[in-house]
Amino acid sequence: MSAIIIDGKKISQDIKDELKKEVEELNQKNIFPGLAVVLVGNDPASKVYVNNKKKACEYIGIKSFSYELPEETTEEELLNLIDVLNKTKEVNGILVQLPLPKHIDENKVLLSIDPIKDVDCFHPYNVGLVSIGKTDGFLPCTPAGIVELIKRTNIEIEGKNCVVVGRSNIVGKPVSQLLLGNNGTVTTCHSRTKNLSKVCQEADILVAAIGKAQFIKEDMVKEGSVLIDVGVNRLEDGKLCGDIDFEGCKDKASAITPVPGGVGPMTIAMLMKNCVKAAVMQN
Ligand SMILES: Nc1nc(=O)c2c([nH]1)NC[C@@H]1CN(c3ccc(C(=O)N[C@@H](CCC(=O)O)C(=O)O)cc3)C=[N+]21
Repeated sequence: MSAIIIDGKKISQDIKDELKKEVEELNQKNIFPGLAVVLVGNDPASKVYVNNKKKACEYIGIKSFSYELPEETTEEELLNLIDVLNKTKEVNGILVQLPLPKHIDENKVLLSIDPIKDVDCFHPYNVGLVSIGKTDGFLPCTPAGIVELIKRTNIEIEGKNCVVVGRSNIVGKPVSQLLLGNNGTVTTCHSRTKNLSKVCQEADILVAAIGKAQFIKEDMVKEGSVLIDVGVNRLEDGKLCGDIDFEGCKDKASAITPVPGGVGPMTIAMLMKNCVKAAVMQN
């Protein structure tokens, strides 16, 4: 059996087209969504992502305001900029690209973003809303993108054994919450999990967010399972590769996301969705 390759590029394009229409309608009502993207330092990967976000904004008709600050920017300077953006009416969403340079306290920065402009859904207030099951506000972008990929492929989450490998605040924890909210039976694994292979073998839906290239091998996955790959690992030859051994697993799974072209583009589409939502909420 060969798995369905879940086409994140196509599905994210569908979402962007839906949003483009919605923005045209909002424009008629004099609502013009705007996103501020703040990048500190020179991380080349971050620059690629930030550029992809700007392109998506342009396509949908969201105005993007870009702030590229030098590596030496102080925490105070960054907090001052966020304070200004919090008060700027044309800015509906604020995104501070992570990771930040080591001398800046990431938590302090994320707490300073007005929750109503927190399109990443990283502020504890919004994280809390998601965890109590309120899903009509901002949703965390990568986790929401994963759920959307599963739903638009007509795969049921309810009652399924969902295993998430990784417990980061950006992916592992919030995707566990969203799967639980969709009535999945969720196990969140991490580096201290015992018998990880065995736990993964029980998964009907496996989400790999580990950060290690091709960590999940064929012998770790169940026949007919759904495999979602959140990994973005840059190999020495410059190629992008996921946390799942795609070639090894694709004939055992019933559906699998590729890297690139899977979860990554969905993250951006869901960010755009949050921006449009932000503009609606603020008007
Ligand atoms: N505040 C903040 N919000 C984020 O959402 C955020 C962040 N910081 N820091 C870094 C991670 C990573 N991330 C990705 C977004 C798009 C792709 C993406 O478009 N990937 C393409 C390939 C892009 C390429 O070729 O490099 C794909 O998988 O097809 C990947 C990764 C967002 N992040």
